[in-house]
Amino acid sequence: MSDFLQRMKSAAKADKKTIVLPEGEDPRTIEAAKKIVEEGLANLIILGDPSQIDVEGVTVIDPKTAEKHEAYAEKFAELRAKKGVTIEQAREQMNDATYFGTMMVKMGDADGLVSGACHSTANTLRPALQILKTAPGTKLVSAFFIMCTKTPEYGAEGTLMFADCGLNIDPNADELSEIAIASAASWKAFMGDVEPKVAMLSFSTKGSAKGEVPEKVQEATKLANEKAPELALDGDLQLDAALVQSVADLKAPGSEVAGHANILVFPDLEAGNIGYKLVQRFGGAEAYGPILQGIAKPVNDLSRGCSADDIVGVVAITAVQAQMAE
Ligand SMILES: CC(C)(COP(=O)(O)OP(=O)(O)OC[C@H]1O[C@@H](n2cnc3c(N)ncnc32)[C@H](O)[C@@H]1OP(=O)(O)O)[C@@H](O)C(=O)NCCC(=O)NCCS
Ligand SMILES: CC(=O)OP(=O)(O)O
Repeated sequence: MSDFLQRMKSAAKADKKTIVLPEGEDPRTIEAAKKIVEEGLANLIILGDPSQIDVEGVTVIDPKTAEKHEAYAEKFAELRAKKGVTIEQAREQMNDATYFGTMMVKMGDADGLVSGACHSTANTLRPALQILKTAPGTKLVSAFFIMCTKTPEYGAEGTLMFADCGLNIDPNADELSEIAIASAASWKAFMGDVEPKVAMLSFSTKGSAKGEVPEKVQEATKLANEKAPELALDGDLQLDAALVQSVADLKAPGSEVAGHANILVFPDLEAGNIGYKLVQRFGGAEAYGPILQGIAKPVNDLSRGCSADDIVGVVAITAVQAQMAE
């Protein structure tokens, strides 16, 4: 287990939060729940059919018959009234475990939610975006992975943040700059003393190749540098220039980020999602996420390819986010 995950688990244990897992029908979720209870990482609420869920030490709720079904439906209808949602539609929506679980977080009946082992990212995150909305002062929610790699020469002893690998499909330059700045703030929150160094990735280093993507990344770099001049952030950089000093010396001499990056900002979701899966599958990295940043309360996604241990990790991270939100 990586040092990062050990740290998250110790922090989660020290002040236990209540996390809702809406996917009670998923065997990996049940396996993860047993480990979480055993390790004392969180108080768990599992949504699903109580006759089918056998985990000691957790609360099981069936959204369809839940005591709070009507109260949540009323609140949801109120929140979405401007979108034309009726009380009948809201009641139907509360039969969906992801919507019900997100309402639990909204109403303070849970501190955070983790889902996505058997639901797509869109279906996992849409309720959070609709119900919880962005955190104060934030205009864009985005998603990162914490990658605990087997290459200690990169990032913080092998730990890096990759963004956006989950949510924003084709961010424009301004959105990309927001993703970069939010990622640096998340890095500081999770990694403490290690200074964030943000690489704005492309297939070009400092204009070495032409095209819409490098131009977008260059513009995003300029905007991010204007918005957060104190931040070590550089682009456009190719992956090798971002990570490897000898390549950085050749391609981006004088850059304070090149050769030392610990946050990789991808130009779009295609690159980000493929990139994190390459590092996870070929490199054997632990991949925790997609973790949301900029959302009002902690809700995090999983890949449908996740393991039970990945779910345990994301629950520990979510619990730590809930502590930070206090
Ligand atoms: C998540 C996603 C479904 C949201 O888009 P959508 O379903 O089309 O929903 P909408 O665009 O109608 O957005 C729903 C709400 O979320 C808000 N929203 C959407 N994206 C947002 C973002 N990045 N930040 C903040 N708010 C956002 C919208 O403003 C809207 O709010 P409203 O309903 O109160 O007006 C979409 O961004 C998506 O599909 N992303 C890719 C996910 C994916 O497939 N990832 C690959 C695997 S990880
Ligand atoms: C994060 C991600 O890629 O999710 P999924 O594998 O479920 O599409």
